Amino acid sequence: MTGFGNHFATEAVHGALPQGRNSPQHAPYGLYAEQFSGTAFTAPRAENRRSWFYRLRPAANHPAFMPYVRESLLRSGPFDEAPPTPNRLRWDPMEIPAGPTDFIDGLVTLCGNGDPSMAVGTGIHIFTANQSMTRAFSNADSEMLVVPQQGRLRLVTEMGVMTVAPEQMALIPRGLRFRVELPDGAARGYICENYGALFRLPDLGPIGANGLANPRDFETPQAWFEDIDAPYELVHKFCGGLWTASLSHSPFDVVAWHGNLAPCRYDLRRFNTINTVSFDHPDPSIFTVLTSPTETPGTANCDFVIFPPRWMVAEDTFRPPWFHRNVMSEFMGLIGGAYDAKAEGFVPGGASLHNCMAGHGPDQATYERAVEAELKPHKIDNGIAFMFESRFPFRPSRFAMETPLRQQNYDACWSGFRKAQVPGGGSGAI
Ligand SMILES: O=C(O)Cc1cc(O)ccc1O
Ligand SMILES: [Fe+2]
Repeated sequence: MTGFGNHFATEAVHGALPQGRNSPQHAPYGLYAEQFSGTAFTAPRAENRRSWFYRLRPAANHPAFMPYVRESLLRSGPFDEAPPTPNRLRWDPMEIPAGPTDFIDGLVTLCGNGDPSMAVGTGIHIFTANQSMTRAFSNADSEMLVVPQQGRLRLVTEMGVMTVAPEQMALIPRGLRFRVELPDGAARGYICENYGALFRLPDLGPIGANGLANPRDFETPQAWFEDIDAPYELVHKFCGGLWTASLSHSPFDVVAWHGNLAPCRYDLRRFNTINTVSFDHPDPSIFTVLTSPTETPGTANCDFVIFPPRWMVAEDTFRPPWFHRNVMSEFMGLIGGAYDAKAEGFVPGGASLHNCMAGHGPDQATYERAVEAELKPHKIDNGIAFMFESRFPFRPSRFAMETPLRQQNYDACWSGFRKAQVPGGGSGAI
């Protein structure tokens, strides 16, 4: 079913979806009606998101959660285990683990900001996995933006099943139970846990009614369920902690649902990239796929920005990303190919972090190439990079600082620039 945030209605069994009301005295087939909300009941109508499930048993039907006791590199806000650093950081890709690892146990936090219990900020993670989950996960702390980089993910959720491949993304609502299967045997990718306001399509302003990510290209699965009466583990994340409970049955027992809060998938290759046809390099906000706003207009909790294939035609312009110091903080990943600001060192599956006011931009090799380049139309047709950009500085995890994957010589890519020569030298005296 297509359309971002649309009101959908879907049933896996004919007649399972009540008509005309949400909670009739007797739901069809004795199904249990259950509301699942993504915004406060009283959120303005234009922002209000909720769905109604019709399921074999209520989600409430589970014993108490117990602490999930397992070594884990998953971290949550307030991200205070390592000092925040003004330094520019870059990481090589994480290998797929040698031992059996599913999506839950393969989550590793690189950085984050804010605090899930305050509904502010994000958690930025890498996942690597080589085993399909045979249990379920739910996350009360955030919705999850999943960006696979290697290997497809088959996401089995309470609301239906969708397969997400590299160069696509998925958005899983806060609290939705899901399991991740690996059709290709292994997978790696990036996750943005969004503790803040729900991701939405950005306003288009003078661009007009069309462009960037078009709403109709977001796809939501139809209702699907399994009827399994056997013990089923549910791992639940709440205020940064992991908990576990054993259900007597599969939680994927929603036979029908309707509403406007649902998982979706988007193919990043559908992005209608808009850019200059005259001169200068526009701000990267022109590439925003989704934004999680804050109360301050235009100042996001998190923007999801991509750098897709596109034509470069700007005249008399330094075409790669310029040198800059940004008040917002920038975490970047690379899904494939190469990124136009970095000649080397930023590789698929790797990551970089340029926090608030960190000087960054093209590395020296990119700079030299760009000032020499003949400015004929040129297609950047080399994979997709992306950025999670936030108004809140990203605080690294201890793992992120201590892992040998962190490149110790990253600063050197900006160290060798020749000094500009101005006429008369510059005595300093006025
Ligand atoms: O730093 C980066 O590579 C991301 C980025 C890209 C761009 O085209 C302009 C600004 C910016 O921060
Ligand atoms: Fe930047």
